[in-house]
Amino acid sequence: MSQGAASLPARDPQPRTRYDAVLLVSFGGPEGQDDVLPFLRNVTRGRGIPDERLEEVAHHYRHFGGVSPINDQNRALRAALTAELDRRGLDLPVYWGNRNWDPYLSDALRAAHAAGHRRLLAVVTSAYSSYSSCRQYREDLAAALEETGLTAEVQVDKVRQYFDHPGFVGPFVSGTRDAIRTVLDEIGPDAGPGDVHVLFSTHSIPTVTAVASGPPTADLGPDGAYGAQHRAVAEVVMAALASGTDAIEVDWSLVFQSRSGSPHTPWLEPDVNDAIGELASRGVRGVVIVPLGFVSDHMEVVWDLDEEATATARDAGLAVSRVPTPGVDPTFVTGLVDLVEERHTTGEPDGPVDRPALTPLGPWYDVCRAGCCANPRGERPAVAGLA
Ligand SMILES: CC1=C(CCC(=O)O)c2cc3nc(cc4[nH]c(cc5[nH]c(cc1n2)c(C)c5CCC(=O)O)c(CCC(=O)O)c4C)C(CCC(=O)O)=C3C
Ligand SMILES: [Fe+2]
Repeated sequence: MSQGAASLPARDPQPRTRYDAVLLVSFGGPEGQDDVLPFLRNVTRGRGIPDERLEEVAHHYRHFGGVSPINDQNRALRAALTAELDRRGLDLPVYWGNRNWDPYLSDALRAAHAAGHRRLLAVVTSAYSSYSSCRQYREDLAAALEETGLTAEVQVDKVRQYFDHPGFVGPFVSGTRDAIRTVLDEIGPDAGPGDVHVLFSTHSIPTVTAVASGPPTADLGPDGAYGAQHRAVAEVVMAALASGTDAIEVDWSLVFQSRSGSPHTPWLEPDVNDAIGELASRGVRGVVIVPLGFVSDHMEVVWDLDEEATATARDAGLAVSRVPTPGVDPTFVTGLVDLVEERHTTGEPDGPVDRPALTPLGPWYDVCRAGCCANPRGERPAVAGLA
C-alpha cells in the first residue's frame, strides 16, 4: 500500500478500563411480513422516505417470508462467542442489541445494567470504517444510553474495526481458494487462471461519506479509509492465494453493491452487476464473488449477490461461485474473542498486547479519533471515541 499507517494521526493515552460484559451490536432485521415496513421505517428514520419507495426494498424481504436471516445469524454468533469466552475462562456474558429491530440496543443496555454490569465492550457486526459501518453504531449506542438514562452509569467501549484481523480475513482466503476451483471446474477441463476473475464486493456508500471515512486528518486516497481498507484486505487475500504449494494468481477488482438513495447522488462504483457485464464482454469465463464487506449471509448477500448478481453472471454465460461470509466460522469467532481479550486483559486501548493486523493500515484505532467517519448530515454524540 502506498498510503500506510505513517499518514494516520498519533494515538493518545486513554484511562485504564476492564469490562463486565460483551455487547454484540448489529443492524437487526424483520422476522415476519408485518415487521418489514416498520423495520424499514426505523432504518430510514428522520429522512422522510415514502412507504412506496420502502416497498421496493421490502420486496427483497417479502420474497423470504418477511424474514431477514440476520437475527438468527446473530443468535448463532452470540452462542458461539459465549462458548469461546467460557472455554477461555473469561467471565463475560454476551448481551445482544440491534440498531433497527428487536432486541434493540436500549433493551440490551437495560438488561446488562439490571444484572449489575457497568463497563461493556461492544463488538459490532461490521468490520470497516465509515459512517454506516462504524460511527452510526457509536451514535446509536450513545442515544440508547440517553434513552435509558444510563449515560452516567454505564460505559460502552468498542473493539477496533477488524477488517484486517486474521480472524476476519482467514475465512475469505480459504473460501476464495475453494470458489476459484469450483469455477474452474464448472468452466471445463480447458480452463486456466486467466479465465477467472475475482470480484470483491462491498456495500456502496455515498462518495462524500467514503471521503469522510476514517480519521479526518488521514490521507487514505479518493474513497477514504473505507476504500483503502477494502483494497488492502483484497490484496492480502490475493497474496495469500498466490503463495504456497497450490498457489494461484487471478485478476481481481473491488466492486460495490446494494446502492440506494437518489440516483443524482454519487455513490461508490462500479456496481457488481455492471462489472460482471464488463468482464463477460472482455471474454472472461467465470467470476468468483467475495462478499468482503459483510460479516454474515444477511439480506444484502442472499438477495443482492445470490439472487441478482448470480443471475447477472449466469445470463451473461459465466460460471459463478459466491464465497461464504465469516458467519460463525471458528476462525472468525476465535478472532472476535481475541479482540475482546486484547482490550480486557490490559484494560487499556492500544495496550501492550499483541494486536494482530494483516495490512499496513492496521491495527485500527481502539478509540475512534474526533470527527472520525463523520456523517455529512451532521454529528450526534457517540461512545468509544475521543470527544
Ligand atoms: C456500509 C453498509 C453496511 C455494511 C456494514 C454493516 O453491516 O453495518 C450495511 C449493512 C446492512 N444494511 C442493511 C439493510 C439496509 N441498509 C439500508 C440503507 C443503507 N445502507 C448503507 C450502508 C451499509 N449498510 C447506506 C449508506 C444506506 C443508505 C442510507 C441509510 O439508510 O443509512 C436500508 C434502507 C433501504 C435502502 O435504502 O435500500 C436497509 C434495509 C442490513 C440488514 C440486512 C438484513 O436485513 O439481512 C445490513 C447488515
Ligand atoms: Fe445498509
